[in-house]
Formats: sequence, structure tokens, C-alpha cells
Amino acid sequence: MTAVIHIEGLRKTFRTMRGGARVALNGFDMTVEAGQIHGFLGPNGSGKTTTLRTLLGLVRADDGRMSILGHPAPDALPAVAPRLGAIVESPQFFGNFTGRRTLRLLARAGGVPAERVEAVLTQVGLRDRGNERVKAYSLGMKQRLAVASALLKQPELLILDEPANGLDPAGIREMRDLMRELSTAGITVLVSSHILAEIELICDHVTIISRGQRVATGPVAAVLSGFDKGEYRVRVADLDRAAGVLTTAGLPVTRKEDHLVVADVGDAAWIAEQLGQRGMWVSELTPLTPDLESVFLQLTNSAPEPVPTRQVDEAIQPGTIDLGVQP
Ligand SMILES: Nc1ncnc2c1ncn2[C@@H]1O[C@H](COP(=O)(O)OP(=O)(O)OP(=O)(O)O)[C@@H](O)[C@H]1O
Repeated sequence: MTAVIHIEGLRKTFRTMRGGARVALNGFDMTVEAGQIHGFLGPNGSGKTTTLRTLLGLVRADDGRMSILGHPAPDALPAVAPRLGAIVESPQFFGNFTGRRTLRLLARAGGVPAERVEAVLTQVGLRDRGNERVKAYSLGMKQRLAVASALLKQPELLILDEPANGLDPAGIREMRDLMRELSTAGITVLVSSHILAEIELICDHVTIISRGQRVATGPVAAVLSGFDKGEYRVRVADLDRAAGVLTTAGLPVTRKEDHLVVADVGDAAWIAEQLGQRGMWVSELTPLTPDLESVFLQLTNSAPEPVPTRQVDEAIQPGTIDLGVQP
């Protein structure tokens, strides 16, 4: 596997107005391999945007090493910029321009052949709506227009900061399908989010950040299985008696209102047998596989935010970050 993004020991402390210091990144590491749809997950303020901005040369790191597509970042960014698409701020578009015109302008500004406009409109599913004004677009359509603008250069790597923020479930589904299509087309995608459902639906790999440090990374299923305590939900008529039997057998048992949660279960049939032998018939025996939400809570001590907060703005400037021109 080839690392498309590699970050090692990244540190960034911001100076505050009052002369204080805010540690945003505290030795953060991340590796994104070619072909992944990699979720970058963390609570608000955990350092996701700072990481992406640092990677893209928009913020200067205090320490650490980074590379993109095998080249050191940010120094070699101008060389890799044509192979990279990124949206790290809320995309802003002229509301009065059509989607097609917006992309034509961006293509011309970026020296991209005009034919690419139709190709990316098709790719993001906006070809039939390309002649409508952006201000008439739904939030999901604006997000897809932003992705289209980042795809103009036919990038190998796409970096998206909170792409599904503010989207309804249908919009998230469209975004997920789009990410999958891009991945199938050979594009590596890094998606940051503080919304778990989004990451679980969209991504195959995940890196979780908390307080500026990586707290988990790997395929989503592997990260989840690391938290699998072999728990089962057990339902029987006499919960207290069943709890007594299972506790005596050495299993950790938690009594809930209408069921038991039994941990460290190797063989579920053994539970049914033990209780059945004592005349207790099990009406439910369900494995409790951890979900990303409970893992996230354990790792970050922070409740995920179910309600999206940021919106795509309509404003004067169209565009995504032009990596060729560093601020
Ligand atoms: N320019 C800045 N000046 C001072 N502090 C900053 C600046 N940018 C970020 N921070 C601080 O750094 C920390 C990390 O912020 P960052 O925006 O990277 O988090 P995030 O994970 O992207 O959060 P969100 O999901 O809310 O976008 C926060 O404490 C934030 O207040």
C-alpha cells in the first residue's frame, strides 16, 4: 500500500489574543493509503481543520513531518497541487451564477480544458441542473458543486472538510454514493467530520482525533471490533435468577430493566444451555456489536453532535483553495 497522506508528530499551538496558548495539535499522526475513503473523525475543536489547513500549507506547523502523494508538505505542494483537490472552508459561490457558469469560470481560472466542466457535472449528478442558478440549489447540490469544482483538475486525492455538514439524510446518501463512485474511479478521499453516522456510512477507514492526538485508526470494522467486549443481550422471564446463575459461572452481568447484558461471552449457546438446564428459557440472545458512536464516546469522552452546524454560504467569491497560490 502507498501512503497518499502521511503525517507524523504534528504539533500546532495557537497564540490567543490575551497572550495565552491553545494547543490544537499535540503530536498528531495519520496515514491515508491509496484508494481509501478515509474518515477523519473528532469532536468539535479536536484539531481536524487545523490538521487539514496545516497539511495544505494554510497554517504553519510548529513541528512534525507531512507528505502528500509522496512529496513533503507543505514545501512540495506547488508540485503536487495539480494532483490534489481540496475543500477546507465552506465553499462560497455567486448565487446568481448557474452551476455550469461557476465551473466554467473556475476551469478557465485554473487552466483546465472546458470539456472537464461537463464531465464533472455528470460525475456529481448535476448535469441536468447545471443551468440553474446556484442560489436555487439545495445545500446538497451546493456541496456537490463544490466537489465538482475540486474535481476539475482530475485529482488523485480529494480532501473534504465536513462535506456532509448540514445535509439531510438524502443529501448524506447522495454524498456517500458520490464518494464511493470517486473511490471506484481510483480517487483517494479524505473526509473530515464530527458526525458519526456520516463516517460510518461513507468511509471504509477512519482516524479518530481527540485533543490534538490520534486515539484510533484503521478499517472502520477493525476499530469497532477492538471495542467488542463479547457482550450479549439476554432476555428471560426471571432476570434476577438468570443473573445469579451467570454471575456464579464467572461472567460479568449487568441487570437492565427488561434484559441482562452479559460480557465476555465466548459461546452464546452455552448461556442458553446453562439457563435452559435450570428451566429458564431464553427468549432473546443478541450479540451487542459496538457502533462507532460508543467507540467515539469512549475514545474522546465527548458526545458526538447529531445536529450539523455549519452551512455552505452563498457569497461573493466562488472557488476552492487554489493550492498553487499559498496565502
Ligand atoms: N486561528 C486560530 N487561533 C486560535 N485558536 C485556534 C485557531 N484555529 C483553531 N484554533 C483552536 O484550535 C483547536 C482545534 O480547532 P480545529 O478548528 O482544528 O478543530 P476541529 O476539530 O476542526 O473542530 P470543528 O469540528 O469544530 O471544526 C480549537 O481549540 C480551536 O479553538
